[in-house]
Amino acid sequence: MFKIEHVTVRINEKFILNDLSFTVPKGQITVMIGESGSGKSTMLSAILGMLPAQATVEGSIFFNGRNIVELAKQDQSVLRQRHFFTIFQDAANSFSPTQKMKQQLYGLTALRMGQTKAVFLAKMKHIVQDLHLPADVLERYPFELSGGMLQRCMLACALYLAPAVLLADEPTSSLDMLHQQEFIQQLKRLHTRLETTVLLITHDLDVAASIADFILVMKNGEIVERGQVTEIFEQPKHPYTRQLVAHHF
Ligand SMILES: Nc1ncnc2c1ncn2[C@@H]1O[C@H](COP(=O)(O)OP(=O)(O)OP(=O)(O)O)[C@@H](O)[C@H]1O
Repeated sequence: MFKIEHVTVRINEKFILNDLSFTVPKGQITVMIGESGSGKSTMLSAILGMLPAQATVEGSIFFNGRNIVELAKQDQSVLRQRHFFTIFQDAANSFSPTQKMKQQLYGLTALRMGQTKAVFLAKMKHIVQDLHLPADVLERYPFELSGGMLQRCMLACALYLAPAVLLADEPTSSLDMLHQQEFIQQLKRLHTRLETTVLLITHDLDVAASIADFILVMKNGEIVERGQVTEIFEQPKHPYTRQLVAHHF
């Protein structure tokens, strides 16, 4: 589904990603782990076309056989809107404080699909119920919801859109342990139900261990190790992975 080939990103002549190649297989959950500053978010930004203007990108990012990097900006954004959905670290920043959730979730989902508000409300009511969100969530403003509820609102959008690809950048790091586990369970359910391909970034090894099919270990802009969960946690090969895993247990 996703094939990253020899991607190098430089910002102000500094190497941020150095010759990265990996595959995100269709329908699987691939998790990228690594310390802060290792380049995980930069990789996601490269996929999303959200790198800062001064960044230079080399290499290819194939999605369903098309190299996104070579497409015109307009075609890139159409492709991303149609097939990708992204959940960022702090959902509070993803929503406007001045609009009710129903307007915002409508804008993120049904409006993109050219659907009416009536269609949106009928479908979204079931989804918010399924995610155990408050019955009146659509009538509330973001400040009336907890961080965990706001992240579940992002999951509600993903359930509505059923994207081919779900990208998530530290989606649990602003949540307490209880809400973290709840979010991961909901994400797993979404993945099983929609068979969505997931690329998730986290520095939390518990999160990685509980959800990943495949793990990529990043350090200093490079992938130093990759493997199944059991390989990474039970037989880490690279000294950095060994260090990460040792600190985890
Ligand atoms: N706009 C920018 N200008 C200059 N340097 C940047 C910019 N964005 C990121 N970097 C640098 O790129 C490197 C990788 O950052 P990135 O945010 O991708 O790492 P990360 O692994 O996602 O870390 P974190 O978990 O803290 O978000 C860091 O050294 C960071 O300082």
